[in-house]
Amino acid sequence: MSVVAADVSKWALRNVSFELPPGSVTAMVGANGSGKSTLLNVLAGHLPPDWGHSSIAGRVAYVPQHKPMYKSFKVADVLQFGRRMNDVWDEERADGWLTRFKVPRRLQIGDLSGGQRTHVTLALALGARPDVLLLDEPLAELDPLARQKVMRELLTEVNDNGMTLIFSTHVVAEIGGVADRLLLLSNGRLLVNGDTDELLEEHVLYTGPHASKSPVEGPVVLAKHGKSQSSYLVRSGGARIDEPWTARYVTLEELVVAHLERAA
Ligand SMILES: Nc1ncnc2c1ncn2[C@@H]1O[C@H](COP(=O)(O)OP(=O)(O)OP(=O)(O)O)[C@@H](O)[C@H]1O
Repeated sequence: MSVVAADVSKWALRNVSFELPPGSVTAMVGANGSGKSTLLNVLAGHLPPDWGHSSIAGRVAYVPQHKPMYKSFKVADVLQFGRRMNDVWDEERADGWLTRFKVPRRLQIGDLSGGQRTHVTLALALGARPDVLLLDEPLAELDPLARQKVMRELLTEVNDNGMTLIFSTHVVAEIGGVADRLLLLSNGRLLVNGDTDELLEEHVLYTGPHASKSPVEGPVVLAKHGKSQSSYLVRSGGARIDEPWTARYVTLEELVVAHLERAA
């Protein structure tokens, strides 16, 4: 069963096709201009695809990268706006978020820090009780501690309410242990789409003597050669190898960087 399904082309996006199960947490990663914001806009229904279609089952909330809000509104006014604009509104949930992140209700949006503005938009989005929450670089303006805390709180929302979360990010080091699915975009194409644990089990880095051919079966993601040594990142499914070759699993960050390097 899927709660999000897409098979779309739009501007730079080319035949991007995937489905996501309910309650999943998906990290959308890709170089600048690879199409992340475009895809989130299409999923949110803000941009019609040039080709294909996308669908989301249930209520959707979307927080764009630039977090558009009236600068003259006070934080409390934004909550009131949320209450009036949404058919379903959970004041406790929105208010609770602002309290947890100590956002002053009396200040105007224009006087808040970038991180505080992020919290207001997240409170507004969560107050609408979305089944699917789309976030475009939600962590960008947050300090390292706040990033961890926001991700923890969002995962609690996913676990407690069955919400499905899709967020774009450039901070790949921070998606390990958070995202259970990865969508990796490059130049508008979907390079990788899968369960993060399965992807990590499939990809193995083999290092050994200089060799012009991969030492194991399977698609080679990236090969690097030094004077006397070669290394191959292969989607080998964990195939074993004899000495003098060594094999190790890679981190999610290494996996992402290798795919992007290959596509560059
Ligand atoms: N209105 C538009 N008309 C045509 N092309 C557009 C339009 N808006 C964006 N694009 C192009 O679509 C491509 C993807 O842009 P998008 O903003 O989706 O990338 P992104 O992955 O979110 O980038 P970043 O990481 O820098 O935020 C870019 O090449 C961009 O120039």
